[in-house]
Amino acid sequence: MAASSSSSSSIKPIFTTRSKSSNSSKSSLLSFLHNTNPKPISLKFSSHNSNYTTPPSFTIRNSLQTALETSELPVSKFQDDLNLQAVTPKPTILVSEKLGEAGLAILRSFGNVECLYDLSPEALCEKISQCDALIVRSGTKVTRSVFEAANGKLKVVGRAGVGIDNVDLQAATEFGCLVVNAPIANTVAAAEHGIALLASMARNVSQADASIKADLVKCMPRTATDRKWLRSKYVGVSLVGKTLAVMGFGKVGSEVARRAKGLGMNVIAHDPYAPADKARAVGVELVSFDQALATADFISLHMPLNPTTSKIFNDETFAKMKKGVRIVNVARGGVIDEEALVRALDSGVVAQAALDVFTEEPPAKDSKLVQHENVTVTPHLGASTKEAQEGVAIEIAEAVVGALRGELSATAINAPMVPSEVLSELAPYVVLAKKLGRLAVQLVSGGSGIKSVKLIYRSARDPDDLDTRILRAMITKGIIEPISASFINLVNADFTAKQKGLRISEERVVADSSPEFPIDSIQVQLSNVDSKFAAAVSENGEISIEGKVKFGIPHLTRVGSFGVDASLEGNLILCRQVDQPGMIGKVGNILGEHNVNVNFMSVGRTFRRNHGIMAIGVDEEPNQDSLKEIGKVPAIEEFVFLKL
Ligand SMILES: NC(=O)C1=CN([C@@H]2O[C@H](COP(=O)(O)OP(=O)(O)OC[C@H]3O[C@@H](n4cnc5c(N)ncnc54)[C@H](O)[C@@H]3O)[C@@H](O)[C@H]2O)C=CC1
Ligand SMILES: O=C(O)C(=O)COP(=O)(O)O
Repeated sequence: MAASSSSSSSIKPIFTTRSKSSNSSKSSLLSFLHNTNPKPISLKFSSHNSNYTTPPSFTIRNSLQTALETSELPVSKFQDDLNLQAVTPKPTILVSEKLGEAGLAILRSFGNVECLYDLSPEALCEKISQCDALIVRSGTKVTRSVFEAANGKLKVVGRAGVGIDNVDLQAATEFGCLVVNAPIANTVAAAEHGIALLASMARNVSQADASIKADLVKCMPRTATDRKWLRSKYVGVSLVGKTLAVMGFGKVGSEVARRAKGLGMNVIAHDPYAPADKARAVGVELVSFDQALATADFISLHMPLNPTTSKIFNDETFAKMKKGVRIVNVARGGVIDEEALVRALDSGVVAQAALDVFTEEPPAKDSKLVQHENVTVTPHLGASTKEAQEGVAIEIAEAVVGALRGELSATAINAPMVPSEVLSELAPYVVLAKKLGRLAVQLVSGGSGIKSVKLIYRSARDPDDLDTRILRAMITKGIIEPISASFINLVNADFTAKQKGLRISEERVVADSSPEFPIDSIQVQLSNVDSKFAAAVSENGEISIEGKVKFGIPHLTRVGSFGVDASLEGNLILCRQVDQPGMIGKVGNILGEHNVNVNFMSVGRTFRRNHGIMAIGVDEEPNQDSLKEIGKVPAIEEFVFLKL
């Protein structure tokens, strides 16, 4: 057995989507859960040390409880355990901007839908504390104040479109609120609008149209021969044979590229993250940023707005462009320094611009950019086709309903996207992970602050084939929730751990077991803490416990240096005793006398007649008297009662 490892020294960012995500996995994700009208019940936990109640928003379905008590843990039954969201019988969904009817119908079949357009920021904050979900387009700013005002009620924000720059993702994550978007359905609409702007800009369509109409009004009483018919003023430029630089070769950018090739343009693209073979397949050469600027006759912008791309087109970068370049922007206004663009237009460096998006929408009435005669503008119409709006509405409605059911969304922005097949396979390990976390924290003696947690996964799988993000989140949940009021879910697990100064590292150890099972064992180690059960401390001085899944049931298989085999169900008593005959009977009798049913016992020992530990599974919580009596048995050196 080789002990190789790939280790991440600290918490990894969770803002990732997996390339394995696919529509098929999405549709199966959406289809596998149909727990209609689940009746929520509250779970209460208490330990001998402290009483803790789950935060008010945490509810769990009856069906899950049953599932957790059975050996079979189908994915649909353990969704709540992932705790993406609490489920309420009939969630309230606020739609703050116009959404297609087909999407509204899906939402109405699931919850109470309120369509309140044009809410002021204050009115939105006032309303939001009554809403489980909020659906927006680009016009609603979902700020930190909105999440604060939600007071924990808001579970999901659905962005009916692609760009999520109007949602404060950091705040959403901190508040454990899932953000999902609809990244597919408006791609073609945006690409078509880009092409429409490209062609109309090159041929001065909007300027010529406006001049004729203005003249018609002005010249009403005059003769036809007096009227302006500015054929020479609006001579345009041809597209064929010209070089178009597509900046951002994602979904929209690649569709624009395809269409521009059809118009006979020479298309190049700049995108630091686009795979070269994807570009090659469309017949597009990927070039550097500067090369794109220096070569292009036309530049079309299709990157997201983020701190890296904000005002990426500025005085300095305009200066690198070919004189007389023409720019189209259907991405986001903020990627351009608009004042610099006015200067570039005035100096003739930029001959024309066609803009669908602006830093401020709608732009100020006195905007020099909008008033510029060489600028064509549209009011953020990229996604506004009937087809796209219906598609986006359905896409976002399905994502939001799925999230409210507790599913892992295929379009989650601030949570790991885990394909359904991976989820299904990891189901029992998710339960194991949470129980190990919960168990480990109960072994810490009061006052020791946990700072460092190490998770060791033994697996015969290649590290790339093992997605441990859910497991890490669930162990974190198990550790943090019992000792704080925090509600932990997949969205905020890493963030909350960081906030609490908890350093979580992961290690994978190659096991020589069968790769048929994703994981052989999970070990949780807490370092630099004192334990209330000294036997749980390994030779290395850490609290260390290990668990495995056996026949679908999570088992505790090691405590400190002692091997045990206890199924992690109900409650557990761990005793360290001098290894001698009769111990099982003595403890069993005490529990029996107090009407506590023992469902299993497992004994582990260092070596014969030395020290041993007993793991005793009990259905009921023993009262203080019975625990005291156990403590008085002379051979028992220490014991601890643990709630799983
Ligand atoms: N005007 C409108 O109504 C619409 C606007 N959009 C906007 O269009 C943009 C693109 O949307 P999609 O293609 O769907 O997104 P996408 O995520 O599929 O593509 C964006 C591409 O930009 C690339 N990128 C990131 N940083 C870059 C950088 N610094 N330089 C160059 N490329 C960079 C990414 O690698 C990615 O390939 C977004 O800003 C979106 O909000 C999308 C739909 C409608
Ligand atoms: O999807 C996007 O990124 C868009 O910009 C579309 O915005 P809208 O939904 O039309 O306000």
